[in-house]
Amino acid sequence: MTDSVIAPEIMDSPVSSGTVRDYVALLKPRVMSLVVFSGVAGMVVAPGHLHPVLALVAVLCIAVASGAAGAINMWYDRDIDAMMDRTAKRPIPQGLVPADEALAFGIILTIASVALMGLALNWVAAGLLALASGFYIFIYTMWLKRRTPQNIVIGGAAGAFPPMIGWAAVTGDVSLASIVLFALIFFWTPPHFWALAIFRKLDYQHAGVPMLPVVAGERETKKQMLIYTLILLPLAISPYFLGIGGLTYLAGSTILGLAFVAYAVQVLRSEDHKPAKRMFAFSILYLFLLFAILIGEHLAV
Ligand code: HEM
Ligand SMILES: CC(C)=CCC/C(C)=C/CC/C(C)=C/COP(=O)(O)OP(=O)(O)O
Repeated sequence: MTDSVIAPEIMDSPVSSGTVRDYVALLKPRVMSLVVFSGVAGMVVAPGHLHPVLALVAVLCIAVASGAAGAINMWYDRDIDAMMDRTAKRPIPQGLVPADEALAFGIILTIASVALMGLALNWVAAGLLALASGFYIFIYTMWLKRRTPQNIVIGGAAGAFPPMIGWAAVTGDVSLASIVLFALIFFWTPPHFWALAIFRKLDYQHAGVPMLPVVAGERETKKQMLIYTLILLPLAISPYFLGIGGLTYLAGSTILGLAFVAYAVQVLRSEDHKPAKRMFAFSILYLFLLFAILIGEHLAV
């Protein structure tokens, strides 16, 4: 899609109300699914027990807050989303949802989910949920994304909160184990995102977003990705030593971690973008499987 197709007056004026499908798209549902899964992992491994209805409410709050932050991100980024092939078909650049409606939708859902978490669960979990939203919206989207190639390293903390939020929903506190789960996603995010940024480099270049492959080049990005996967390897194994993962987790996290490092080596060695595409897909599978093993072990006991 070219820039000329998107009429600026459509992007900003409330000419139409979108369909349910358009509003669902504003919530970035596929990203939300893994955010929710990691939140569930935090809830399942935390010591203690929640009434199933309260557990469901906590999951709902994480899902809605994550989606709402996505909607506000799409409101703020509507100009650059319109310029990139990957994001040009989103509801705001397409004129399907007026920008101010998307903003209102995001704000209302954010307030509702944080308030519900506080009232139904506890205010530590609600505070962390608000912090995650604030990090994604203000620190990542509004401050860092367009200014520095370290945007996703620092801003990536937003996406690392969900297991900590899930843990806090159960226990009402923050502990070493929940900090380790936070750190795990924090160090996973750069290889996850830079793999995509390598094969979407032209998009970012076109939109003027200073992602690492655009600013420092692909070679430097690939080196950094390898460094992060090497840090992630022992970090992902450490839940075993903290007693929240069992022997299956020890074996699984080691194999998955070595595979992630092998993907990073392949990406570093290659000149074309295919290995980066494969690594991006694997990054999602990696995190999903890691948390699936943790959850599985706890439910099996
Ligand atoms: C600052 C941190 C992060 C950045 C910059 C980032 C960036 C991205 C981007 C640009 C995409 C492509 C989305 C699309 O094509 O619509 C993506 C996909 C995805 N991300 Fe992330 N991500 C981050 C953190 C996370 C976190 C924390 C999770 C979950 C725990 C996550 C889960 C996913 C999933 C599941 C997809 C695949 C969506 C699909 O199938 O289209 N991401 N990410
Ligand atoms: C409240 C809560 C639990 C928050 C979770 C926050 C969250 C969903 C973090 C993930 C960050 C993410 C998907 C960034 C996408 O980058 P981008 O926005 O630059 O991607 P885009 O180009 O696809 O819009």
